[in-house]
Amino acid sequence: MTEVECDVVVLGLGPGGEHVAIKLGRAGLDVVGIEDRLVGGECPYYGCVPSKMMIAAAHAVAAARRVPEFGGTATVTPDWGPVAQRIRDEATDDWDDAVAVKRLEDNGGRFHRGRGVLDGPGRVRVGETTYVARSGVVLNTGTAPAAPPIDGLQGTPYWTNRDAVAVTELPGSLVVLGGGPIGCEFAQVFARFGVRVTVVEVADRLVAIEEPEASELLTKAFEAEGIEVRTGATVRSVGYGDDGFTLDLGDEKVTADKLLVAAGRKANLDFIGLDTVGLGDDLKVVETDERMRVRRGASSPDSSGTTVEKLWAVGDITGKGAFTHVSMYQGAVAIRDILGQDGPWADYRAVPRVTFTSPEVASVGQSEKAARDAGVDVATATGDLGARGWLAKETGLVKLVADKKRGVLVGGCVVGESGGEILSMLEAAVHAEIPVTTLRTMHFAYPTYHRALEHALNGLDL
Ligand SMILES: Cc1cc2nc3c(=O)[nH]c(=O)nc-3n(C[C@H](O)[C@H](O)[C@H](O)COP(=O)(O)OP(=O)(O)OC[C@H]3O[C@@H](n4cnc5c(N)ncnc54)[C@H](O)[C@@H]3O)c2cc1C
Ligand SMILES: NC(=O)c1ccc[n+]([C@@H]2O[C@H](COP(=O)([O-])OP(=O)(O)OC[C@H]3O[C@@H](n4cnc5c(N)ncnc54)[C@H](O)[C@@H]3O)[C@@H](O)[C@H]2O)c1
Repeated sequence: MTEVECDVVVLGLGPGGEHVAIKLGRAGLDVVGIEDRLVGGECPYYGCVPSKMMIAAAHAVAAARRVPEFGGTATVTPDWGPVAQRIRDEATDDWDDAVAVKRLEDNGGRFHRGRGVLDGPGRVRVGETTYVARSGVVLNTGTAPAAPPIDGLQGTPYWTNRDAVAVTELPGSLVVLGGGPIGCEFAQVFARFGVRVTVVEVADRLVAIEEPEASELLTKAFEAEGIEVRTGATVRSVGYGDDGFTLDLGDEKVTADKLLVAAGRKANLDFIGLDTVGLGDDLKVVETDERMRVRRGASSPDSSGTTVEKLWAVGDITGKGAFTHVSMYQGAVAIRDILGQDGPWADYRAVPRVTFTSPEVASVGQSEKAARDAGVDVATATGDLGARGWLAKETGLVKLVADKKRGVLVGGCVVGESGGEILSMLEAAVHAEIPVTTLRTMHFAYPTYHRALEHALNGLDL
C-alpha cells in the first residue's frame, strides 16, 4: 500500500465534484479526482445531456406534425438513426470521457480511475494507493437507478435510463414504470417517434411532487398524444418471455416489447467507508451544513449534529434536489469553504426544477402543499398562458404561492412550452423576496407567455 499526500481528494466526479476538482486545481491546490466510471457522472453520459438531445429531436418532430393546424401540409417520417448518432457524436463521445479527464488534468488536477473508499478522516483508498488529503475529502458519489422490489423484475432485461439513452433501434412498444421526471421525459420522446407507450405510476398522479394542476395538464397532453397513463397502479409482478414484458396490475395486464424502470434513484453510499469517519454505513442521504461540511445526523452512531472532520459532500447524495444545477451550486459553496472565503453559503429557498416534457413543468421554491405543511399563511392564484398561449394554440398555466404575512412569493409553477424559461422571473422573485406589491407595478410585454404572471399576481389575495 502506497500513501500519497495531496490537498484535496474529490471522491466521485459528477457535475459538482468535477467543478470542485477543476476550480481548486486552478486555484493552485494539489487535487486528486477519483472516478470509477466516467468523469462528469450521470448528467453528460446518461442523464440531462443525452435525454435533452432526444427531447429536442422529439420536439421538432411534434412541431412539424402541427403544421396542418396552422397552414399547409407536412409529411413527417421520424427516424431514430440521427438521434442515436448525435448522442454518440455530440453528447457522449461514445461514452468516452477522455476530454473530461484532459480538462481536469489541464487545470492542475491529478486523476485516478477506480473505486474509492474512505479510510478515516482525510483519507481515501483506491486499489493499492491511499491518498492523504491535508484539507480534506469532497464526496460526490451520486446515485444509480433503483429497482423496486417487484416479484419477477430482477433478472429480466429491463432498461434503466442508461439503456434508454443508448438505444439505436426503437421497440414497437414500451412500458415505463414510474411517472416522475425521468419516466415522463422518456415516455414522450419515444411516443413521438412512434413507440406505443404506457406509463405505470403507483402514485395517484404523474410528477406527483408538483402541483396537482400541473399533473392534470401533463396527463391530458400525454393522453392527447396517445400515451396510455395508469396512475394509482400497483404492479404485482413482472413477467418476461418471447412476447416481451407483462406487468400484472391486478385488474389489468400491460404488455410491451421493452420495460423502462424509472422508479427513483439510490444514493451510492454503500461500501464507501462511511463508518471509518463515524457515520452510519446505511445512510440514505448525507447530511450537510450550510458550508457543505458533512454532519453527524440522526442516522449516525453519534447523532450530535457536529461536523465530520475534513469531509464535505455535494450533489444528489445530500438530498437537496437531484439536479445538476444543485450539485454545481453546492460544489461552488464547498470551494469557497475550502479556500477560506466568507460565503455566501447554501440556501435552498429558491431551487428551480424543470421537467422537459411538452408542456414543460417548471417550479421553484415551495408548492402550495409544501408551504401549507410548513405553516405558511398561504395565498395562491392561477392563470392560463393568456394571449400568447391562445395565439400559439398552447395550453398551460401559472400558479403562484405567496406568504400572506410577508407579502412575498415562496413558490411558483409554470406549465407550458417554455415553462422553464418563464420560470426565471419567479426564481428571482422567490430568491430575492421581491414584494408582490413591487412585482405588480412591473411592465409585462404583450403578448408574451410571462404576461400571464401579471394576471396571477393581481389575483393573489394579499
Ligand atoms: C435521465 C436523467 C435525466 C436528467 N435530467 C436532468 C436535467 O435535465 N436537469 C438536471 O438538473 N438534472 C437532471 N438529472 C439529474 C442529474 O443527472 C444529477 O442530479 C446530476 O448528475 C448530479 O449528480 P451528482 O453530482 O450527485 O453525481 P452523479 O452525476 O451521480 O455522479 C457521481 C459519480 O460518482 C462516481 N462514483 C460513485 N461512487 C464512487 C466511488 N466509490 N469511487 C469512485 N467513483 C464513484 C460515479 O461513477 C459517478 O460518475 C437527470 C438524471 C437522469 C438520470
Ligand atoms: N429535468 C430534470 O431536471 C430531471 C429529469 C430527470 C430526472 N431528474 C432528477 O432525477 C431524479 C430521479 O428521477 P426519477 O423520475 O427516477 O425519480 P422520482 O423519484 O422523481 O420518480 C419516480 C416515480 O416512480 C414511482 N414509482 C416508484 N416505485 C414504483 C412502482 N413500484 N410502481 C410504479 N411506480 C413507482 C414513484 O411514485 C415516482 O413517481 C428526480 O428526482 C430529478 O431530481 C431531473
